[in-house]
Amino acid sequence: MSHAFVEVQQAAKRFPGAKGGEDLAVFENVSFTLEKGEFVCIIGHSGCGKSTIMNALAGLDRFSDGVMVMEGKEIDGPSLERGVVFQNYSLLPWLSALENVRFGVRARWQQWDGAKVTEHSLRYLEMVGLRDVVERKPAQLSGGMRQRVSIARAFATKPKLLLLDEPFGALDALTRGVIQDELIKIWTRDRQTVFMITHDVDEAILLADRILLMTNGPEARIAEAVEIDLPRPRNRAEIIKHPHFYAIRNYLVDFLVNRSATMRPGDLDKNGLRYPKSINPVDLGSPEANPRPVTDDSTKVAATPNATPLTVTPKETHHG
Ligand SMILES: Nc1ncnc2c1ncn2[C@@H]1O[C@H](COP(=O)(O)OP(=O)(O)OP(=O)(O)O)[C@@H](O)[C@H]1O
Repeated sequence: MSHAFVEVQQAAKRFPGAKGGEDLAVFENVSFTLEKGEFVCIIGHSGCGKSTIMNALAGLDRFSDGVMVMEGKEIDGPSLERGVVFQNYSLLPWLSALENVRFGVRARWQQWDGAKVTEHSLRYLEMVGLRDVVERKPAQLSGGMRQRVSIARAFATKPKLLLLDEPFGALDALTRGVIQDELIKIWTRDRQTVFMITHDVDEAILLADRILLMTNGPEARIAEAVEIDLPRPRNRAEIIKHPHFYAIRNYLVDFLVNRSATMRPGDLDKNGLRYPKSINPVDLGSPEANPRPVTDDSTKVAATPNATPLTVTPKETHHG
């Protein structure tokens, strides 16, 4: 074992086949590491097993094979050291925004008195721009506001590892942009280790230090780890002007559109690949480094400064 903050080694997940049929091998031989303080995104087509990996890291599910370690200790159940934000907010509907955050904070620091819990919770609600609506219940908040409460709650409890499962998937582009900015702000301040699933390539480039690329299932793998060398702090308007931006973006789109479906487990095993190859697309030269927008029917890429973010259209691409 290395001394990475989190290490997943040769993980596999199989589900029993329907009506006694063959088992479904969702992924095999998945290995990766997360360094302390790193922001890592994982992208891949629908069904390759991203949420399954995240649920295992959260301690809510187990791999069929493989080892999962955080700070040298095996992950074998949920823990306050690992916080999760799901796409569907998962707030307690009978509690106000403030009470929802307080609930997490109180569980984390049981020795704190009520005033300290409230003060700490309000600070995080303020960071996500919700100071004026803290008494509202989830039903009285918009989808974007509810997701901000979830993010405030997750960050306020300062877990060592924050797991974000498509946290902005249900939000409109404008709200998504605002909350991404808030997420960057909090992460820049607290520097927690973050592992995030997204279908949005632009979002991954904006947020991540590294992006893990998964091939399509079944028997999906993490094929590569792409280093995002854009300087921080980042903001959406500025990063697209960076000379590396389109090289990285085109490289990711090319993977999702072409290579994710054609890379087979054998190709990766043949190269003796245990951990994903680390790639800096800028070092690769053409064609990926050519700063031309990539266009493809299935991804609706429109790489202009005013373009809506590129979202990978979820598609089941199974090999029979
Ligand atoms: N409890 C289960 N029983 C059987 N199959 C399951 C179960 N949970 C997940 N699967 C299957 O495992 C595969 C991976 O699911 P998972 O949700 O991890 O994929 P994903 O990459 O997160 O997809 P998406 O991007 O659409 O959220 C899918 O084919 C799914 O149908």
